[in-house]
Amino acid sequence: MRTEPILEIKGLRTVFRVRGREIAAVNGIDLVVHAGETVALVGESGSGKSVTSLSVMRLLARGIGAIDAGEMLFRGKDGTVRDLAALGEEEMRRIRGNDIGMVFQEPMTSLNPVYSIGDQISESLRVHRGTGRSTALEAAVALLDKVGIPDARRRAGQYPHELSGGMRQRATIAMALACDPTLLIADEPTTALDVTIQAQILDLLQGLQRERGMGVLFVTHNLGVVAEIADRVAVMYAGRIVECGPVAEVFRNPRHPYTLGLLNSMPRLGAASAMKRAGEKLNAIPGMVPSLADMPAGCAFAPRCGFAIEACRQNIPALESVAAGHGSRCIRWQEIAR
Ligand SMILES: Nc1ncnc2c1ncn2[C@@H]1O[C@H](COP(=O)(O)OP(=O)(O)OP(=O)(O)O)[C@@H](O)[C@H]1O
Ligand code: NI
Repeated sequence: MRTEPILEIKGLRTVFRVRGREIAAVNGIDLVVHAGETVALVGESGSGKSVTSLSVMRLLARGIGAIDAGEMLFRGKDGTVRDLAALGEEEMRRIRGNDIGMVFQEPMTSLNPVYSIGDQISESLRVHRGTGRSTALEAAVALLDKVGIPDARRRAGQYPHELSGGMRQRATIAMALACDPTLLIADEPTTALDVTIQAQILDLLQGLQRERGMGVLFVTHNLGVVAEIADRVAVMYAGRIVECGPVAEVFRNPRHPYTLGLLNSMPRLGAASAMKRAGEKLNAIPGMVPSLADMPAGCAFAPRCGFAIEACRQNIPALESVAAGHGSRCIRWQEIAR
């Protein structure tokens, strides 16, 4: 069963001006998030995951980063579809925190240190819904309780520094969900937390998503997290989506050498901590991500790819259909097997 698309990104290209040169951090991506599904955006550091989420929220640093091409069709709470790429700042401000909720890696980027947790959550309701002060504060307490913060009423009166990292992230989730958004964008929301807290936050997000039927765009570099939480996955490399499809399908049957490399570098259960103790890196793909200012011709992964042939260095591969809903940007996808 397919629900309606909440977010439909078509041909998005986002550029930065760096020392007088233009680099494309996101270079023509297509991505759909339906109601009630979680789509994970995964890839190594610098692949363009955060720039994609910042583009959707239109939070690119003004004068440095800009959307250069493409559409981001977004269905808001009232059911109207608008192109986020074409909206003015005033309209975006009405959408952020209202139709689109956001959770980042570091809770303190969303929380203001000088206001109490309860004030910050109720502020969102007051701004977007015109809810009165005491009603909004009651709603904030209920939300804090909902996201698993014990003694929510007392906590609502506390300041961010009085909460632990895990509790702070729960509070930002409460804030993100206060206005019942149709889309939640979570950029590495558990990366800064230790492992047991990570698992709890993922459970919380999953539960809330099921209950509310939101679409979730989940940015992570961790394939274990993808397996845990996502319905579909898009693998990013140097600003492009190189493979996408249902998580189970892509994990079982990866058809891009980069995805294969990421999966092979995933530690088996228990191996991660052993490797950490031994000081080894989890990166099993040889070589480095190319500089966006100096991209190779053809497939950007070719310099690191064991499957690369001359043709790979000629043209940028198109996204080919592997199976229904499963695509790969590799001309040799038929020969790739796990
Ligand atoms: N403010 C900026 N100014 C200039 N270039 C930028 C800026 N932000 C991002 N970039 C460029 O965009 C690329 C992609 O960055 P992005 O933050 O999207 O990576 P990411 O996939 O989220 O990586 P990570 O896993 O480290 O968070 C960077 O490597 C950099 O070249
Ligand atoms: Ni990032």
